[in-house]
Amino acid sequence: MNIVVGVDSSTQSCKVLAVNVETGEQVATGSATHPDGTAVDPGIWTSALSLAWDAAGIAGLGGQVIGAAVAAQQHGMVAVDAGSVPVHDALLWNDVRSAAQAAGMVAELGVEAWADAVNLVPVASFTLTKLAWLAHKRPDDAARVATVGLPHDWLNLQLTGRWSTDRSDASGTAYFDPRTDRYRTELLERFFGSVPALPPVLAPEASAGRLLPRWGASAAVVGAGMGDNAGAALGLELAPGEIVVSVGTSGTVFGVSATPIRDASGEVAGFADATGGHLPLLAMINSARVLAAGAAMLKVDLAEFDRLALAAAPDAGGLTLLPYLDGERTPNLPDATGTLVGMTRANMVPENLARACVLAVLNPLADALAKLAGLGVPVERVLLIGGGSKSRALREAAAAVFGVPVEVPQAREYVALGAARQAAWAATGKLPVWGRRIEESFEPAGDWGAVVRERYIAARRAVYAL
Ligand SMILES: Nc1ncnc2c1ncn2[C@@H]1O[C@H](COP(=O)(O)OP(=O)(O)O)[C@@H](O)[C@H]1O
Ligand SMILES: O=C(CO)[C@@H](O)[C@H](O)COP(=O)(O)O
Repeated sequence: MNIVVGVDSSTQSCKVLAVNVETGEQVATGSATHPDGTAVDPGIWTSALSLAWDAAGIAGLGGQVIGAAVAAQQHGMVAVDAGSVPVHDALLWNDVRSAAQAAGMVAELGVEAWADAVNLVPVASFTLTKLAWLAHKRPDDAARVATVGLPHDWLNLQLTGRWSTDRSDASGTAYFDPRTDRYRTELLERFFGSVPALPPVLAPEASAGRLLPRWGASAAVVGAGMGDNAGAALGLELAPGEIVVSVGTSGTVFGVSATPIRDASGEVAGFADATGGHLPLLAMINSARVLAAGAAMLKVDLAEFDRLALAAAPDAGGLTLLPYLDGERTPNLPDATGTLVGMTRANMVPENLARACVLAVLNPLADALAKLAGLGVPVERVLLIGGGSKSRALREAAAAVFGVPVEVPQAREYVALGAARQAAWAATGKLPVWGRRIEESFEPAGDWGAVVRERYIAARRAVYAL
């Protein structure tokens, strides 16, 4: 049997998935956790990949492994010195310390110029703002930077001995234009103060090299890799009209598009996908972890939390949570905190609080769907994925809050599966078609979803004047 290996190095964990190239069926899997926090030593990702690789027994699969590829959390700033040693912990996509730099960059050039240059408008998540923070706050570290890459580029280096990236991940840096597939090095010069070496941007089907002997899988071909959201799109074999809503550490809403989608409001980032097309995307910092935080507050596990949310009134008895617990990116409120409104003596029960958390995850995702539709991206149905989609309360409420049909694909690690699919492409020259199975489908029903949307929009406007 020929086997390919896909890796998902995400914010909270690293997952390794080996599949049969012919069928896409799972052969082996392993995972390892990443530490909490928004700044991480990239060496930790290498160690977690090693643990997950061993847990899946990849080395034992020997010569059957013909390819591997990495999809990883986007945007993280991996800045290394001439010896490839990080000069600073990698600042992750959800680290908002560079919010002032992002605002300054937008004020300096203006939103239209940014959209023209890189098809997005800087917020604290994007790599260039983090480099600007480093130059401003840690000039000695910045002066030692020889190469800048992203989390997946770093893992490509560990797997092959060479830096490389792809256009999906490069498009999240704010110094790469996905319409011309060129780095905009003048933006690095202007906002970082110099132009470090940058990983070559490989075509979607290209090889990044071969696995180094330490990975013990017979020098298999390594694919270009990609950002994790492009990985999910590839794993789901996403078609136009289908929109992914991923409720993971981040909440993301995206579709594939043959042409770039431009949004000078900055909410939609005009990323590239992993097939040569585009991936307009909105991302939230607060998503599945809002449920975990709610469960911790109520001192219950996730299963009991779900039971509570299912036992509440559909509209949480009027409770509305603005879920900006870790600051927020969409809307761009880096310093925001959460707000609970609509409390009465009657509705303050654990069931309604749990339900309010579920609705608080769904409401910003519904805003994002409306924004995509407003830009002309067809929104025919939603594919709901990510750890948070395991919540029955959430999946049953999603269609009513979104106002569009929702399908929940069979539970799989779609980011890692997308990476495996790309690995097969690099190893065989052909992008396999494995298909996908839908586990459950939901239609929008009832009118409570519209009420919940109105209350959320009113609360957001009242608290943040948006
Ligand atoms: N049954 C569940 N109910 C609610 N949240 C869940 C459930 N199972 C997992 N999660 C949450 O899903 C998140 C992980 O989702 P995942 O998609 O794997 O993350 P990532 O985006 O980092 O890859 C965690 O925050 C976890 O608490
Ligand atoms: O910042 C974004 C997308 O722009 C996030 O989606 C990150 O890519 C992190 O992903 P997860 O850890 O949630 O998978």
